[in-house]
Amino acid sequence: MMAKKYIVGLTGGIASGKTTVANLFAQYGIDLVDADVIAREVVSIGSDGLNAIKQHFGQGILLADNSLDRAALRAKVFNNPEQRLWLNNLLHPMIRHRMLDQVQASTSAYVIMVVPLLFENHLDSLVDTTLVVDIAPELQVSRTMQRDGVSKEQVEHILASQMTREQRLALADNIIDNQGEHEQLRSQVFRLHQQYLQQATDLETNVND
Ligand SMILES: CC(C)(COP(=O)(O)OP(=O)(O)OC[C@H]1O[C@@H](n2cnc3c(N)ncnc32)[C@H](O)[C@@H]1O)[C@@H](O)C(=O)NCCC(=O)NCCS
Ligand SMILES: Nc1ncnc2c1ncn2[C@@H]1O[C@H](COP(=O)(O)OP(=O)(O)OP(=O)(O)O)[C@@H](O)[C@H]1O
Repeated sequence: MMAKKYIVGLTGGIASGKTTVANLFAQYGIDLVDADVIAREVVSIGSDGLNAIKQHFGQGILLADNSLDRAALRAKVFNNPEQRLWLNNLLHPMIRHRMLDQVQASTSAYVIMVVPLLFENHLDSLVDTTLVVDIAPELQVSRTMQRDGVSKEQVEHILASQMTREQRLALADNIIDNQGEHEQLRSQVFRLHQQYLQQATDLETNVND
């Protein structure tokens, strides 16, 4: 029988610091399964996902090299709930399938699934525990504008398409506060890493009983 993997679901709103936190866990040798990375793979040039998007939105959704024009798709889906639902229905089953494959292939003591929409898409049913990276909405706006060079209005549309901070915190098993300096993350991550190692061991012990 396949050993049961202990899975941590890492989530947080846009620009909360999921990638930054995940990379700190990776420094302890923990494997990451990242939904944003997989979301890019399923729409790579020539993929079934990209073909379906072209059928739906037309050739204009592609760049000259036939890759996805992400900015164009972003403009179409983030202020139109119907189009976003269409895109989610297409991509989310593909993303979920690949994530589970990667979890099974992992060999580290536990695995971290990094999923922006962990709760919104009910992927929390796949994980053993949830970890939320938390910052205030005003910080989400300023960090996203700085990183992506997008307008305040566009970031606010994306925020509105995600769960609120309060809803997310209410569902969290653990919370990392990322409103301070980068350096303050390290000790929080170290403590959680010890906790997860213990929980993974407990799971193994129970399975073998
Ligand atoms: C619309 C797309 C092409 C825009 O691409 P872009 O490079 O501008 O953004 P990127 O993919 O880096 O996403 C940035 C952030 O936006 C948020 N976001 C992305 N997709 C969604 C969505 N469907 N609903 C709500 N928020 C989303 C997440 O916080 C994500 O981390 C892209 O976001 C996409 O393909 N989205 C659908 C796939 C998906 O749901 N991805 C989230 C992983 S579960
Ligand atoms: N403590 C911090 N102080 C200042 N800037 C930070 C801090 N943590 C992260 N950042 C910056 O904020 C931005 C968002 O961080 P990161 O990319 O890790 O977030 P994310 O949650 O993975 O984002 P997304 O949801 O868009 O994928 C990055 O430019 C990052 O360098």
